[in-house]
Amino acid sequence: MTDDVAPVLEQEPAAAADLFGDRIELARSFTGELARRGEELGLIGPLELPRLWTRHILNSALLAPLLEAEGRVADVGSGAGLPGLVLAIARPDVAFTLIEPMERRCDWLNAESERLGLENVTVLRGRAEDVADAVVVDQVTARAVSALSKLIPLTVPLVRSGGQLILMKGARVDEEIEKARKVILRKRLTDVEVLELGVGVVEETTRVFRATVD
Ligand SMILES: C[S@@+](CC[C@H](N)C(=O)[O-])C[C@H]1O[C@@H](n2cnc3c(N)ncnc32)[C@H](O)[C@@H]1O
Repeated sequence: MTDDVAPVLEQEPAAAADLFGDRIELARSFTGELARRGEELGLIGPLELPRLWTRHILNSALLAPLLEAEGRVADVGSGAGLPGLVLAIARPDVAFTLIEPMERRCDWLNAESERLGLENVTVLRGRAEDVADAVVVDQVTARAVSALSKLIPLTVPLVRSGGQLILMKGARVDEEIEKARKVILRKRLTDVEVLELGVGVVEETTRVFRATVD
C-alpha cells in the first residue's frame, strides 16, 4: 500500500477536467485509490504510478465520446477498471457490464463501484465466451486483453446486430488487422476503421479498432 499518492494526483493533466467535466472528483478519487492499492492488489505494475493519469486514466476516458447516449456497454477483461470503470465515471448515462474472470479483480471492481456510488455498473465474473448468453449490449470495449484475431470472436457474441466493437490497441494495430482479416470477414464486420485519439493529450496516441457487427 502506498500512503502518499499526492505526487501521482499532482500529475493530473489539464485535459482531465475537460474529459470528465463535473465527474472529475470521482475520477480523482478512483485514480488515488488505484495509486494507493493497485500495486498491492496486482492491478498495476510499480512503474505505472508516474503515468497513471496519462497512460491509463485519460487513455481510457478518451473513449467516452464514442459511446451511445443511454446505451449498454460491456467491457471485456476490465482488470483494474480500464477502460470500463473510468468510462462509467465519465458517462453516468450508460449502463456498463464489466466482464472479468479473476475473483480478486471482481472484488476490486465491486468495491470501487460501491465506494464511488456508481449505479451504472454491474460486475460479471467470468470469461467473455462463457457469459455471452447472459449479455447483449450496444457496444463492447476492451483494452490489453488479446490480439484482434482472438478478441473479435470473443466480443462479437456480446453485441446486438448493428452494435459496435471499440477495441483499444497499440501501435501495431494495422498488423493485427491484417492477421485478423479472415475473422473480420467471417464475422461479417463492417465499417472497420482505426481511430487515433488523444493526439497531443496523452503520451502515446490511443489507437482504437472500431467496427459494426452485422
Ligand atoms: C492485461 S489485463 C488488462 C486489464 C485492463 N483491461 C487494463 O487495460 O489494464 C487482461 C485482463 O483480461 C482478463 N481476461 C483474460 N481473458 C479473458 C476472457 N476470455 N474474458 C474476459 N476477460 C478476460 C484478465 O483476467 C485480465 O484482467
